[in-house]
Amino acid sequence: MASLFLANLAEHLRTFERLPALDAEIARAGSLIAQSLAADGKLLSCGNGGSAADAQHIASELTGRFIKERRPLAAVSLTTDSSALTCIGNDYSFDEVFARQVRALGRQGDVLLAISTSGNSPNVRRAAEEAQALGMPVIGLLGRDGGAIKTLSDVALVVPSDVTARIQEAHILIIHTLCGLIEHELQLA
Ligand SMILES: O=C(CO)[C@@H](O)[C@H](O)[C@H](O)[C@H](O)COP(=O)(O)O
Ligand SMILES: [Zn+2]
Repeated sequence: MASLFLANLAEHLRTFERLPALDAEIARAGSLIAQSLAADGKLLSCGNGGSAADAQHIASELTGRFIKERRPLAAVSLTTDSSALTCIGNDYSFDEVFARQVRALGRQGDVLLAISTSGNSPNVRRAAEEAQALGMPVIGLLGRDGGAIKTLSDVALVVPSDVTARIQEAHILIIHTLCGLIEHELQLA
């Protein structure tokens, strides 16, 4: 049997070879977040499963640190409060777990990072709808054809792959790039 690792690596490299096409949109997303943070806005992030981990990852890079020594930056992942998630999921619906937190915490000028490899998770889509209603720009970190969330995104970063794991691997590269762009743009050394 051929090595699973070598097969995954080949698929990963094929996906990553196509990422240069996203360069300009990644730069736009980085500027959008940096401008919001510079104006006392904040980043809200959300996603399911591996993308929940990614939503937490970017929030921690900003509140904690990425590369530079600088002031903490305002970022909240909507995936971490188990009491809020279970209350909203139980009393309303799982589709509302992020949207209701966006309504509670989001303000005009904040940015929502909506992460979904299919682009179609209903709870992430609902969060994007609420953000739009509040006048918050939406950055969609997506995969496949971008799904319904693509049409709700001010900047849609759609990784050209149909494989969830490969899309997630590209998402992490994009998240680290966004952190670098934000630190550079804010010049908070
Ligand atoms: O990490 C993985 C698969 O690699 C899973 O946990 C995956 O994130 C979950 O199935 C998610 O529910 C998929 O949601 P989405 O990316 O389509 O929005
Ligand atoms: Zn995963």
